[in-house]
Amino acid sequence: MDGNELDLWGEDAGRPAPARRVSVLLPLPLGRPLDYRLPDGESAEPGTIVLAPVHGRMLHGVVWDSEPDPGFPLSRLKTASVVPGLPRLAPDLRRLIDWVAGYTLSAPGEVLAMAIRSPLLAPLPDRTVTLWGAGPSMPEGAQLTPARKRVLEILAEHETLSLPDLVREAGIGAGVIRSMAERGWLTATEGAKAPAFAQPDPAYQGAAVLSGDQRAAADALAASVTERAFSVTLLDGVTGSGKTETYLEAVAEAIRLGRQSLILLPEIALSAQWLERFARRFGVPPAVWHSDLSPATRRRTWRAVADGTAMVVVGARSALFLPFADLGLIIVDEEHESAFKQEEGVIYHARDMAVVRARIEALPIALVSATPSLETLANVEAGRYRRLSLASRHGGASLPEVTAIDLRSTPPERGRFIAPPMIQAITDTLERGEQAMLFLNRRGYAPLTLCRHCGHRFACPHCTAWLVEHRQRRILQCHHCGHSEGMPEACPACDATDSLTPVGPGVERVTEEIELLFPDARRLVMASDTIGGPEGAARAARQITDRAVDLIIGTQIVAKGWHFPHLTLVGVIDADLGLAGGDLRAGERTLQLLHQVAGRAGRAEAPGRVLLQSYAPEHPVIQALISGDIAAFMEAEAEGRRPGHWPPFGRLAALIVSGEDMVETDRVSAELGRRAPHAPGVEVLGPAPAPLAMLRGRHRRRLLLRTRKDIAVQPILKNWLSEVSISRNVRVDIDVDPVSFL
Ligand SMILES: Nc1ncnc2c1ncn2[C@@H]1O[C@H](COP(=O)(O)OP(=O)(O)OP(=O)(O)O)[C@@H](O)[C@H]1O
Ligand SMILES: [Zn+2]
Repeated sequence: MDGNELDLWGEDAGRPAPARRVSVLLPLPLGRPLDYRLPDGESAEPGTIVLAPVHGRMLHGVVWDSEPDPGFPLSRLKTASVVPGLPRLAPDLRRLIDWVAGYTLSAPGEVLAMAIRSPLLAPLPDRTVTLWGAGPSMPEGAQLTPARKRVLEILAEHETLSLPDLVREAGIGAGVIRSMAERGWLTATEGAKAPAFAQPDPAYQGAAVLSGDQRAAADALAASVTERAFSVTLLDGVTGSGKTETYLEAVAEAIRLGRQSLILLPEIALSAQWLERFARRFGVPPAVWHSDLSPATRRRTWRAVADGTAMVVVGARSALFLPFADLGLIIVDEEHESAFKQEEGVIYHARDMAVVRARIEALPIALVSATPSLETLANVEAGRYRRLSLASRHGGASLPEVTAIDLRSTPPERGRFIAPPMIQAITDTLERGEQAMLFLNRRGYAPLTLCRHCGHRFACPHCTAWLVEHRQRRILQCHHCGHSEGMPEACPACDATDSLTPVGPGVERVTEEIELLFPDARRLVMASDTIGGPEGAARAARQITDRAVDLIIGTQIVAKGWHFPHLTLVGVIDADLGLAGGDLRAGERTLQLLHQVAGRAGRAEAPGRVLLQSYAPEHPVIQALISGDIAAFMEAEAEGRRPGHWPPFGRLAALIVSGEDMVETDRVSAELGRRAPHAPGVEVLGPAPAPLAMLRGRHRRRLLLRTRKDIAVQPILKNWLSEVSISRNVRVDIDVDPVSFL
């Protein structure tokens, strides 16, 4: 009798079986966990991280809660081994992963991949690390092996890395690095000790003296932290009313109780000022989590979150899946932001899934915004969410006065984009020694290039999109797939020279105009592609606060949360930009964005002014911005959506069918159309070509499922998809609660 049979016998006898047989969820798009056996003498509870062989490689996976199949012979199972020294994934986090998978109709393993990635789990380097950087004596024209070349490329990206990180990133042996070091092509230096996460001090002197409104809201939030129960609070209030100061008091309460806090921000890489503010309040910076972190920092942070030494984590949406040891509070700042929606891979909304995490873990969560989403307002209305409001700006600052410039009656000069009243307002502002900001939500120089001679337009070869000129870099670029080509001298269609004309403005072009109009003003351009990452953004913010800049020209990154005391004029170059197109939320989103940009003006003593250039100033969105009556606009918006069961009064799910082969793509989408579900309260729109009918070389078709609020979309979708044969070269992406309709 071999050992395996003994084990089977043991299990059959109903004794408490040692968990020799485990069900392991792997970070792969598989339908379910796979069964493994553990080596003799090892056992593992659910949540344990193991290394398991899959298709010839070793992957980290997690022992899952599902029952392994007892009928499968133990001897034929592959062996997984427990990785010592790693934290276990808590039951609540496992439930969240399953829940998100179920809701978004993704494979649980794909969701798991957002929570554990092998590099996170590698051993932590010694506290003192040796860093490797490119050396001084790399000979010109040296013959490089691919491995050596790879090492240099990686060092060019990171400057310095520890040996284990370098080995892992380059996928080469340590010997390659040593031999390069012997030749002097690499240098090793003693790095700093990996710093521990310092404890934020809730009693640090940086606490603001809160106003009455702020105090009441802060106390109410702090009370829900003490309560340790699930609750959702909307914290709203005009821009500059001190929402951040207020929720930091709830964070302080969590710290006092020794519990961790998670704060989700839409663009953590740009939140230098937020981090400074946190440090002023608590004496130390928080732990941060976003995609720009170095592998070593990532790993250290992940571990510190798991062992509870990182008390406060501020992060982008992916921070939602961190393995907190004892989470006590979640904050979602700028909750209305569509950046919380992940549009690729697992398509999920981090705000909504944060509410799910709070419910699973019985935690309070606060959704914070000056312009809450209609979804959140509907939940307040229905009594599911509590609302705390801050009515006025802090310290007696008034809200900026908003007016429209009607471009029909006062247009800019031919070929220009800044209208005379705007020029006048900038002039006045600069004369008073104050700062002005021009906002245009478009990167680059011009969104379209046209040949004046033959009418040729430059389009992306892979997408249904025009190429955007980036004049400084002398390229034409697709903002959807990244394709770029050099700016040609002549028209590729008719060979005419000097005939290529930019159509419409981007920030670069507005900046050029500003240079002509205000040659003496000190200018600063802020766009996501030119700002230079988190450090660049921090530098820019400091320059503005230090008054080293007079005029700021920026895309939507200037709208986010900044507090610039000397900025008194905000000019919107094209207030109509977001309103075109049939998007369900075009109006709501434009209002939120422009209100947020407008809110940057006049936040300190000097009053602020906002000018909106528009061809349709009578539009309800522009009117709401002028009157400041956002609530009335949102009510009208709600009334518009209610009768047709549009969200939040009904449910939507989009199917995006895509493939390189157009005929196959059309066949699958037509088949989906024919098999569309029929039932009362269920409706299918489409198939129709997506607005981006071609993206990265793939043809795209869309179908939209709309149901009454009381009908869940997931079972309908599952059923529907199971009836259609989907060829292997066609993909169907499911987007539950779509935010983008491209
Ligand atoms: N009670 C207070 N005491 C001192 N300063 C305060 C107080 N409340 C707010 N402030 C200051 O007022 C400014 C605006 O506050 P805060 O950024 O918290 O507002 P907000 O509502 O989050 O703004 P927005 O929505 O526009 O980003 C900040 O500089 C903040 O430090
Ligand atoms: Zn493209």
